[in-house]
Amino acid sequence: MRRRTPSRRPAKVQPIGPVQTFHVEGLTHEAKGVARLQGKVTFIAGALPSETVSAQITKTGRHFDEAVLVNIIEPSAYRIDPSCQHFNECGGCSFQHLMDEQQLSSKTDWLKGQLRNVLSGQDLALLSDTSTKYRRRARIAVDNKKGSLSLGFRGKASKDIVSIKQCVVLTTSLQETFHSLKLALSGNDLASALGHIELLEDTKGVSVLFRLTSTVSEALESSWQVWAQQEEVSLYWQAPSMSKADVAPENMRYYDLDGLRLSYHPQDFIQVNAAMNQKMVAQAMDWLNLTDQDVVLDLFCGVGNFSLPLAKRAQSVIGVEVQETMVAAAKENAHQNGFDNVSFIAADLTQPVAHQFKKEGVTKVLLDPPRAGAFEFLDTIIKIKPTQILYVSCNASTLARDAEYLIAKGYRVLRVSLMDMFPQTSHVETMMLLQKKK
Ligand SMILES: C[S@@+](CC[C@H](N)C(=O)[O-])C[C@H]1O[C@@H](n2cnc3c(N)ncnc32)[C@H](O)[C@@H]1O
Ligand code: SF4
Repeated sequence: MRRRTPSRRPAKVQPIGPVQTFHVEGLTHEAKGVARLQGKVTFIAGALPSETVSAQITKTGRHFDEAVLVNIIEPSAYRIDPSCQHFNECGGCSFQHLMDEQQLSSKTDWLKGQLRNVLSGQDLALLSDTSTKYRRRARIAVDNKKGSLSLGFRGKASKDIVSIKQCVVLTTSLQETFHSLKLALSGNDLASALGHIELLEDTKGVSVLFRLTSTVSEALESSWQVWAQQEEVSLYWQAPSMSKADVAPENMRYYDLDGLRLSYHPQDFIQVNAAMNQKMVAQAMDWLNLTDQDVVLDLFCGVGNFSLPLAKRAQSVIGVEVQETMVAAAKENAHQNGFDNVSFIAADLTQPVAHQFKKEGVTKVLLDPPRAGAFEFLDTIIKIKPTQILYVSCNASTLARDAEYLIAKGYRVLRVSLMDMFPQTSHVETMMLLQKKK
């Protein structure tokens, strides 16, 4: 087992008071060790349960203090060396010092706590995959202000950009592209015109999008096309005046899923973890157990990530999505994959939607909202009276709120699953199946 005794002192946090010894009892969702000093709770970033550490208070509050870890006196049996050399500074990951299994049990405990008011003894099924090399999309920050180029991510302790040599959660191909980009941008005129860079990997290959803050010459663009050819990546340019629709609409991306091919624009939402997306969609199909009698409403449907697998199994599917360009992509995806039993509607689900879903005979609803949840649309769902609601959530607190409401209106929780879409980070995704009470 790899162990270490690090000295973690994030920059720009000023300790106050002496170095003191703490015994760590718990772990927060954001990977802060929980200790008590004379009864008062102290959160120590980077400390793990059962550890004895020395730390220095950085912030005092009425109910709790915050402290910075100085030294680990007695390490946890579950502490490991982070696989990323930037872990102490980079804000991208928070759990790399904890074994994978304990990351999952810590997330499970946290999720159970978040859902305590809606669970009644159900076990949390666990969906997970590899804990590194899983990110197929990343936004790379560019800092060229001080004359030297930094490519990386925002820091843990400040908003400054941490210069990254290698990011181990990116897919292998994206790590290679990032490495090559770093070398090619060093001393290159393009560096001073860059706002940020978007890396993407899908079934079509790797792509790089340069978001510009100022225009660049045609000669410079051409030289980068040569680099792109050598690296076998597709290049997209977004000049300051260009909207998303202007970014190479003729050069859509695509990914394969469930025997289907889904096209999307390089700036459209797609699930970041491809392997987990496959598992998540498969689990959703399994849980919904569709027949050719089912009519399914897929809310917040994007480019049809769930809608088309649903259309394979159900009588018909209606997808709803706010972004018109994604609705257009979803329609094209249905057409290209030969479905005539799926339709898509562009609508903002936080506002009253004129469409009469009830008339369509919807039997089941799948919803996959952004972090804010779907509270505004719940009454419409309830009026439709689906027998089952499958809720995919990236925010357990809005899920808990929405599920509580659905339970109060006659549904019960059948199954829940923690989906570890973003290992090494504190993010937790959840799938919940609710059933209408008889
Ligand atoms: C978490 S993504 C899920 C997309 C899709 N289900 C998937 O798996 O790829 C949420 C989607 O909801 C859409 N969205 C966000 N706010 C919305 C709103 N108010 N009304 C309808 N769709 C919205 C976003 O554009 C995005 O495509
Ligand atoms: S996001 Fe990447 S660079 Fe940052 S800590 Fe995680 S693996 Fe390292």
